[in-house]
Amino acid sequence: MPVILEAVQLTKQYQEYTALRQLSLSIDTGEIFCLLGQNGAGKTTTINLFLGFLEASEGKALINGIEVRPNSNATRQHIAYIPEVVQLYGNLSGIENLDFFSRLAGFTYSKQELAAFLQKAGLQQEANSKRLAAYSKGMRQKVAIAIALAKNATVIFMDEPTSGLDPRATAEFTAICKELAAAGKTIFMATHDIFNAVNLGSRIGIMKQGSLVHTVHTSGISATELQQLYLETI
Ligand SMILES: Nc1ncnc2c1ncn2[C@@H]1O[C@H](COP(=O)(O)OP(=O)(O)OP(=O)(O)O)[C@@H](O)[C@H]1O
Repeated sequence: MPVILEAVQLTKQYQEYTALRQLSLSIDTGEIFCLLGQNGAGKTTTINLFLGFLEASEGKALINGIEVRPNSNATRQHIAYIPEVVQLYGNLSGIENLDFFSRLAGFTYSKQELAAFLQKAGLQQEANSKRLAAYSKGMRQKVAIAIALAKNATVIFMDEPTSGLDPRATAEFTAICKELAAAGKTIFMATHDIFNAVNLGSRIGIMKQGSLVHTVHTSGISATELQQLYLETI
């Protein structure tokens, strides 16, 4: 599979403090890459550099071969971002939010098409027309996934997507991510959930104090072994 995400000696410095140090990493299309590490290890910084929210101090981030900065507008067309707390309009329904954010990204869909995106993202149909303010975290995430689908994003970045989800919502989320990857989407997520990372990810990176210390394929490792490696690393 072709490389879709690449970091080349990517570094983020805040005065004397190095939040991300010389990250070099390639991620193939269709991978689910999970980044683990303690609070402050540099996971969100990495995501923000790919999103173009931050400017690298050294090195570069590339999406589909295009350097993120100074081409953030071009690279943003390929990506979607699901933050830990999905910010949508509470007074609008799920389908209205989807319609609004799709149009903002330049896509206009019929009501049936919008409903199909929500269904693909796993939202129960009866929830489509309820106000967002009444949605659970898992339901909001599904709307965000539907927005990513409607934008036809090829890469979806997620920050701690399973924190605060109950086991059923986590299992639903995992199943949807696997379906997305099988359909050729690439997922890059920061997480503290070791078990889910093994269950969901194709590869896992472990960060410590701004450095990527390990990358492992999940096919060769159990959750217990990964936990052991994580505890030895951090
Ligand atoms: N604007 C800033 N100025 C100075 N330091 C910053 C700034 N933004 C982030 N940092 C520092 O960079 C480091 C990396 O932060 P980052 O948010 O990437 O960590 P993280 O691995 O995502 O942590 P968490 O698991 O808590 O989300 C932290 O020590 C943080 O305090």
